[in-house]
Amino acid sequence: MKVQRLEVLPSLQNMFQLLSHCWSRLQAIQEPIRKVTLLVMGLDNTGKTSLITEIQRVLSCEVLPTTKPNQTELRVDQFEVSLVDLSRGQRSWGTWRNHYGDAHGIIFVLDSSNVLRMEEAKRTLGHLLAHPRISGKPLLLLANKQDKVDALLPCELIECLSLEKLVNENKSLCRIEPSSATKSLHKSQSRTILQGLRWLLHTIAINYSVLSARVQQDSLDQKAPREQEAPRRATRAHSQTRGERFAL
Ligand SMILES: Nc1nc2c(ncn2[C@@H]2O[C@H](COP(=O)(O)OP(=O)(O)OP(=O)(O)O)[C@@H](O)[C@H]2O)c(=O)[nH]1
Ligand SMILES: [Mg+2]
Repeated sequence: MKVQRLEVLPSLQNMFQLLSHCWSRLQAIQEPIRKVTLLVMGLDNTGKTSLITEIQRVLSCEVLPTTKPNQTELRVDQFEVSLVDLSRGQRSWGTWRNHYGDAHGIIFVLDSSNVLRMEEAKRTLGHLLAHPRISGKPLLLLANKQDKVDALLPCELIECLSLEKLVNENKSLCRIEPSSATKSLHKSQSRTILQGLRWLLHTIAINYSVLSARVQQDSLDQKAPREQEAPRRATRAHSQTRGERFAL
């Protein structure tokens, strides 16, 4: 009897494992592909573009073709992700603001070694999170340049930026991950970047239908003033021409 039970149990176990494996594969196939737009922001020179390149390198087989400049399309798990690289070099809040409505979430990149600009980063992050088209959307902070000797640790950055207060005020879910966008570094550095990215995507997924409806509405609202501006600009141009004609 005992021998028989010993033979039956492993085969039952195998069958159970096989069934649960099939079930999770089936679930993954059935899950819809979700389109997600993430804005990659931060002060200039913090490593935004380098981090996007690093993500592309690590997920090389998952990069999708794109025609838009400053935009990278990736397939991560069941998500089609657009990473929009918003360079602070453009030095224009207007340019940034034109993208807020499209975002499901934010990746904010910090240069952890630049203590002198931490106050500026705090102010920028504060303005960003308080914006009506951003407030409440999930935020991933990448504490970049951790390879530098003078880099602040994530726990020190939380203090410096008064992060807890900031995210609570704006009801944004937040996670901070250490990162380094230097290719020569150990694999564990890219692991934390991908870990953070996956957290952000799964946080978005939990609330996907609500967030998507908001993105749809915000994107429309964002375009509306520009469309209203167009006839006004045309009238201005027209009256200017008339003015010029009168002056002649
Ligand atoms: N040591 C170190 N250097 C980094 C790291 N990430 C980026 N850099 C360097 O920092 C500089 C700026 O990096 P970028 O990726 O161009 O920064 P950015 O935020 O895209 O800059 P803008 O587009 O001008 O806003 C480059 O010289 C990078 O090589 C990092 O993790 N560690
Ligand atoms: Mg850049």
